[in-house]
Amino acid sequence: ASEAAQKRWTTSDFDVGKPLGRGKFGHVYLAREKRSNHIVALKVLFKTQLHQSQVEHQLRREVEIQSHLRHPNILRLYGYFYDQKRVYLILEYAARGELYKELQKCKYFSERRAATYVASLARALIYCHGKHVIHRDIKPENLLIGAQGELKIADFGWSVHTFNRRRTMCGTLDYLPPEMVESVEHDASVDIWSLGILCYEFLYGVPPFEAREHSETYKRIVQVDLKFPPKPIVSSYAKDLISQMLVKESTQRLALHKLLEHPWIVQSADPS
Ligand SMILES: COc1ccc(C(=O)Nc2ccccc2)cc1NC(=O)CCSc1ncnc(N)c1Br
Repeated sequence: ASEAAQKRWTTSDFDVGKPLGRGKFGHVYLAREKRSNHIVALKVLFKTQLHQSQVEHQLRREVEIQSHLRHPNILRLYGYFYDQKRVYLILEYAARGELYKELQKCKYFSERRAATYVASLARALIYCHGKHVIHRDIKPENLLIGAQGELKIADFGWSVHTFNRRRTMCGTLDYLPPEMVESVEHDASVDIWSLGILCYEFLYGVPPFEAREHSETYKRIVQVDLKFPPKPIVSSYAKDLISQMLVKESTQRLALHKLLEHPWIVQSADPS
């Protein structure tokens, strides 16, 4: 394993800089490892909060999973350490920050940018599924942008290494597929559904089943009440791809490797 994986790190190994963001369990800071001058993101989690939310085991599992994942579109977890009160995660720093802020700023993305992001996420998910890791929780809040504009899945702690796993209903329902809102068994095809939701949101600026009330969103998801607004104008290839991913029967969803051969992706995505 690399030196980073074995060394016992402490806070004195880092110059800690500006805060990058605030997650549910703690703050993230820009930091520089003193010996190598390597810039990282240092996530500080409070043990009391982890304990109260009973997620220590989940964190241990996540650290274990992430230590085996190496993919250009998955944010690296280089290592971790802890002191009396806190757990520190040493993360890859994504130089162009949070995708959802970019989406808010541009309202929606061009087809080329959306297709490029969808293709890179599909490749990252193919890689994860190959390692029996599912549900990398790919909503915009969990996506970052690297120095070259490439997308990075930065899990905020809800991915696990099993199938038929339970997932607490945290945050928005928008991304959950029918089988999850109906809390039946689910498998890697949940990620295809979420990627379809994400693709729609990249192109229209809002997720497809958004509604004022949770109960309304729930109904629209299980009915797959998919509508394409007249504005912004979106190609029929893009709509065709989304329609093949947002299918209620999980076995009928377009497979990720088929997605990469879809004309919209082939025609619109930047070659990786
Ligand atoms: C591999 O990325 C992670 C892996 C694990 C966890 C995590 O908290 N797991 C966890 C926490 C509690 C319980 C169970 C699991 C979190 C992340 N990632 C993050 O939190 C992203 C921090 S924000 C940021 N990061 C880099 N560059 C930027 N420009 C920014 Br802004």
